Amino acid sequence: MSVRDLTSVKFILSEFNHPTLTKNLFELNAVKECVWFGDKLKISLVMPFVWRSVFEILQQQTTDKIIQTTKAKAVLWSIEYDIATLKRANNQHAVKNIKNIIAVSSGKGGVGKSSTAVNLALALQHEGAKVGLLDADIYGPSIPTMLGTSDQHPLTPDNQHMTPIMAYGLATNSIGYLVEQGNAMVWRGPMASKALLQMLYDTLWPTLDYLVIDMPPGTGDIQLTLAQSIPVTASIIVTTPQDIALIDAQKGIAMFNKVNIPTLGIIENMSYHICENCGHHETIFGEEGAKKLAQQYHTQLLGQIPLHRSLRQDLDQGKPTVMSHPTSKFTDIYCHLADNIASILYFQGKVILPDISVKTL
Ligand SMILES: Nc1ncnc2c1ncn2[C@@H]1O[C@H](COP(=O)(O)OP(=O)(O)OP(=O)(O)O)[C@@H](O)[C@H]1O
Repeated sequence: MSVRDLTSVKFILSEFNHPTLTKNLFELNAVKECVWFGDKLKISLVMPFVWRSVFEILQQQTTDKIIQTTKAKAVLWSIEYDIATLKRANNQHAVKNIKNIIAVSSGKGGVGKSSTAVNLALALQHEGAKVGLLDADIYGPSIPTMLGTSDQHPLTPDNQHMTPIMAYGLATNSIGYLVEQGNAMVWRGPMASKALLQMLYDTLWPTLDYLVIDMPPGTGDIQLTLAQSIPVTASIIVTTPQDIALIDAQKGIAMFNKVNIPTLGIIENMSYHICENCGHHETIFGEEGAKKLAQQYHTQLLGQIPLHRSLRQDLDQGKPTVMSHPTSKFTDIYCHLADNIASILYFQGKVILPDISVKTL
């Protein structure tokens, strides 16, 4: 084999296996460049979904092998994204500037849906995407507190549209920015749904790869109306491992099935408690509940988030863990979750051309 031969490099790359890949990197058309650059090798990828954490694993697992077989001085790795737009449920038209919408739901309140939505949105951004976050949790809009933006209000340049509030790079909107605390609680179903759809369609979103929507908890009329009216790509259900939460999570999956919205999978929050003194993992709310539920409903367990005081403290202080502790094990968990979700969204979906026709209210 000639020293300049790239066959072995391509073989090593094509052999790379990871749960986020159901095709190899060449079948995915992700290898943009694999060339000699003087005595170094240049490998550039373009991915259709976020993949930064797995890209690090790829480098760790293959760089030495590539250097050994090619005798290259070094490998110059790079990654870019061209995030795919995926077919929306029920063939709905797009919202202007938004490629994909992920609805984060829970059958029951208090399971950590908002905490998960906000850290997931930040993790998707950390992994390389342009991300927005819409707080549709009308009866308890907690996103402004979690992002430290409670005192901000969107501007309305033309008295109809709103400029999103930017927080840590995310474009956000929330009913919490618009009405006094507690006032939205008394809204009835149709009024609440209308307000939320207005926030979705009348916000001047910048170009976004993913908009994460923190849905109102529960499976009542308002949730059903919203699920049907929002051009969602897929939904995610957050639950805790307790039986009572799992029963409600089932109702959530059934609700999305009823309106033909694919459920991407289940996130188990407060999955286990990590002892702050000895690091012991304790499954205080039970074990394997979400995994069994996922199997029963032919969906998957997307990830497990531990119960830990620092996760709550960071949110209470208005700087979620992915921002306040970017190198922590918790951020790592959220980032792998983000890569996992983005890849499943891609492989389960159908790639379409972006924004041929957009919907307005
Ligand atoms: N994994 C976790 N570890 C520690 N605390 C957590 C975790 N997840 C959520 N919490 C805390 O639990 C509380 C409830 O979380 P959150 O507001 O996200 O729940 P929710 O399901 O969105 O509730 P709601 O019914 O109001 O929509 C918050 O104080 C949050 O900081």
